[in-house]
Amino acid sequence: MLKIDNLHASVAGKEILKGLSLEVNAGEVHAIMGPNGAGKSTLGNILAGRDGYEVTAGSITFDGKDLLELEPEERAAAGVFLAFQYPVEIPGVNNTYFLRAAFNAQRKARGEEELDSMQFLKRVREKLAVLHLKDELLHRGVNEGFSGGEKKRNEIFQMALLEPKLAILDETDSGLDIDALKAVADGVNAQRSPERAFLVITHYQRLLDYIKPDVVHVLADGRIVETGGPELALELEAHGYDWIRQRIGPEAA
Ligand SMILES: Nc1ncnc2c1ncn2[C@@H]1O[C@H](COP(=O)(O)OP(=O)(O)OP(=O)(O)O)[C@@H](O)[C@H]1O
Repeated sequence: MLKIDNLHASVAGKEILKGLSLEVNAGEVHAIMGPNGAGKSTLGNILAGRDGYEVTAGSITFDGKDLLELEPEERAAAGVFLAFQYPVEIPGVNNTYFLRAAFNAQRKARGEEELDSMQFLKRVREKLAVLHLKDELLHRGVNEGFSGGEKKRNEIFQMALLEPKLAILDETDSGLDIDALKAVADGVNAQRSPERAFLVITHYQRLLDYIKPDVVHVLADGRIVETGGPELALELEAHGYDWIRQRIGPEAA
């Protein structure tokens, strides 16, 4: 589904990704771990098409298409979703209205019929139940005055509504209390399917107790330096990144 080959990318003239390669098949959950500043968010942002990143070499193929050729909204319509590390507030824009506009824009781009407010509300109710999101949050401005955990749940709620093919979660677990962590994990697990893939960026093995990854990667200094199964996350938790540096050489991590 997703093939990233030798990706090099810069932000503000500084090279951040330095030959990153990664392949994700439909139905798989891949966790990406790595030290601060390694380029994890940069990777997520580049996949979603966020401004300010310059790809200087390499390629990204998604569902057979050249992803880098697509505008951010075309990527979204093709099924790419990014849950932000720091969800933005859009004061004055009603959350439900925003979600329906995003949902229908994607349907329209795919040549599907748009849902009216009643049909959309029915869908909202189904998804709300899974995430245990308070009804009241639907009627406020997008993320306006939401607590950190409510913002993260709202991101997963958006994901559940949009039903992307590739969902990228950028530290969705940071700042969550244990109930919110479980609710977010339930939301993700409910979405797992043979047609859908997840890239889960996290610092904590704890999340991976609830969302069981098929593959764990370590991203360090702009490249994937180690790939393994769920046991790799446990080893990182036990030994830290120095352990990886010793294994792969100090210049690489
Ligand atoms: N707009 C920017 N201008 C300058 N440098 C930037 C910009 N955005 C990102 N960077 C730099 O790129 C590097 C990688 O950042 P990125 O956010 O991708 O790391 P990360 O692996 O997600 O880190 P963390 O675990 O701390 O979230 C960092 O050194 C960061 O300071």
